[in-house]
Amino acid sequence: MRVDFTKMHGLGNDFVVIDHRAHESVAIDRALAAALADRHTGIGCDQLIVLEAARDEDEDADFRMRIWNVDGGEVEACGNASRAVALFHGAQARVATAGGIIAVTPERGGAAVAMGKPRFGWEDIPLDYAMDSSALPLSWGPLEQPFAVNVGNPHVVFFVDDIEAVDLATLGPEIEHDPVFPEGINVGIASVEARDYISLRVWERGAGLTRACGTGACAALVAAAERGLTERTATVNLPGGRLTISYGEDGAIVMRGPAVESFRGSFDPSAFGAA
Ligand SMILES: N[C@H](CCC[C@H](N)C(=O)O)C(=O)O
Repeated sequence: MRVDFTKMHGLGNDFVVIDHRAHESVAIDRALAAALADRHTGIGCDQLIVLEAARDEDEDADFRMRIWNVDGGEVEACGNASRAVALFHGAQARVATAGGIIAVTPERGGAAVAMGKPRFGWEDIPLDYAMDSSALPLSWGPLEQPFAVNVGNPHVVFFVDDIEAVDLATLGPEIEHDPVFPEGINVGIASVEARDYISLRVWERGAGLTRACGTGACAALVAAAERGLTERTATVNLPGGRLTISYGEDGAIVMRGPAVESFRGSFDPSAFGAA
């Protein structure tokens, strides 16, 4: 038996997409997710994305999207994958995720995604104890006073003058695994270049340095707007390219950007130790 998949990416943040909405072709667990994502012995991706039929509790969603990082951990949100799923589905849809309901709309060359509203409470990030999430009184090497926000998944955003001067490969995992973040954290390093332009690099929880991070771009824009550093709509420039993020006066976040289908294929689950 073989399982069909579609390889996709958003600004180089790449995904293996498996469609289980009609039926489940293979049971996905941590081990299989990590094996499929492995760039040497598997198909290779930053995140495994599995589409499933909506559940009763999914508030009239059209279907559900589940997300596993390359380390095998299942997480709540993935901005770039949301655009890829819009392209894959080929029509507007309300999509249930563990981080909440999102609305995807295919557009020329990509998609628009209504990501929901950010949450700022220390328990919502979550943090290990009560703190002002708008400026955590913490530092890691030269990085200090980040803004913490949950945009479906947890992020901290540090504002610096030169994002290339930060040793994110060293500091990223140190911050990701700090016990102050009981569920881990995605780490953004941002520089505000203009009131409508942010440069950003992201160390992703469970995936490391990626070419782009959609939720990271949302977190960076929300943080910058909340600190009065930018307008409520800005271009976010990541290593893999640019996204446009808006943060409405009502708190609603909308992300726009490209999505690409790279190729389609199939695999034999038994080659990855799955039944
Ligand atoms: N590493 C993230 C999930 C993927 C987010 C990123 N790929 C995006 O586009 O939002 C987390 O553990 O929350």
